[in-house]
Amino acid sequence: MSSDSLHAIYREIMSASTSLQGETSVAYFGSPGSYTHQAAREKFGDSVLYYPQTTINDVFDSVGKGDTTYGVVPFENSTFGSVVATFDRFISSKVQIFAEAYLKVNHYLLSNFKLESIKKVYSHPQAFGQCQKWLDTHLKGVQRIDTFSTSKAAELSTVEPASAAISNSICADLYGLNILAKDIQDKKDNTTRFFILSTNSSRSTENDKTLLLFTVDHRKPGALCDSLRVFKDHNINLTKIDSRPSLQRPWHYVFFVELQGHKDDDVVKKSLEDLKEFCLDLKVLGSYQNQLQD
Ligand SMILES: O=C(O)C(=O)Cc1ccccc1
Repeated sequence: MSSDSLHAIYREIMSASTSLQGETSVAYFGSPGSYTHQAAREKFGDSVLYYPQTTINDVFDSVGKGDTTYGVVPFENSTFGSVVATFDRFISSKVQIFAEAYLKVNHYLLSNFKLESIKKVYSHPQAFGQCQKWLDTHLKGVQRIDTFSTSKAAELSTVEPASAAISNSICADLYGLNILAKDIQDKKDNTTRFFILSTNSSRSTENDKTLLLFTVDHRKPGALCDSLRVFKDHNINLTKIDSRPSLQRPWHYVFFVELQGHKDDDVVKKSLEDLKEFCLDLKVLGSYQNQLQD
């Protein structure tokens, strides 16, 4: 038996046993068939209750208000980069990251029309970003229309004349659309990282990561450098760094830093204490087991 099959059996046993202990509810971004729905199903299996949400903000709200136990949102893509709606919502939210999940994303062009007659293509901006070369080659000059999710794009293209959607094979079945082209993403190993949100983080394991955000005094030369040196001094490896406008005032940024380790590890606790000296606001967004193989 392949390791994928074993993993699927294990997931379903865990899913069924969790649901016996009480109802597990999961809010996810998009409508049924979205990539986030797929990531959620890979994590939680088929024995939990799923609640589709139109926006990423709605997923955060659902978890924050306690309407659902977990929420699933896209965080970043290996080809097109950060999902800014998720980053921005972390700035104001109190929810925690409980786990991460990676999903290989293969995009399909779906339509009930011939390729030559397509006048508009629907999809999520992330999907457009991941298929730019293919679209510029095969559908040059054709209008690209953003939708809330790729599954919403598939649904829309069933009713809009001369339209197509960038979506996936599950949505082709779900919405009765033909597959005009397979694997149209620019990078074959195109992968999206998702976060599973909850009101608390996971317990420490041997292999965790922690995401935090902080601001620094921009008027002070070397303020960001001083902040990051804390991790070097504690021999803590960083796995991601990004920034977003703080919205406090123009040209002022919030920095996102992901590090190897758990927020309850002594060395991480000590480094966060030291970091406070060099930054203005500091928020730990959660610790979760590293799901990357290498
Ligand atoms: O629109 C979707 O299906 C999503 O879940 C967001 C997304 C879009 C494209 C790639 C990965 C995730």
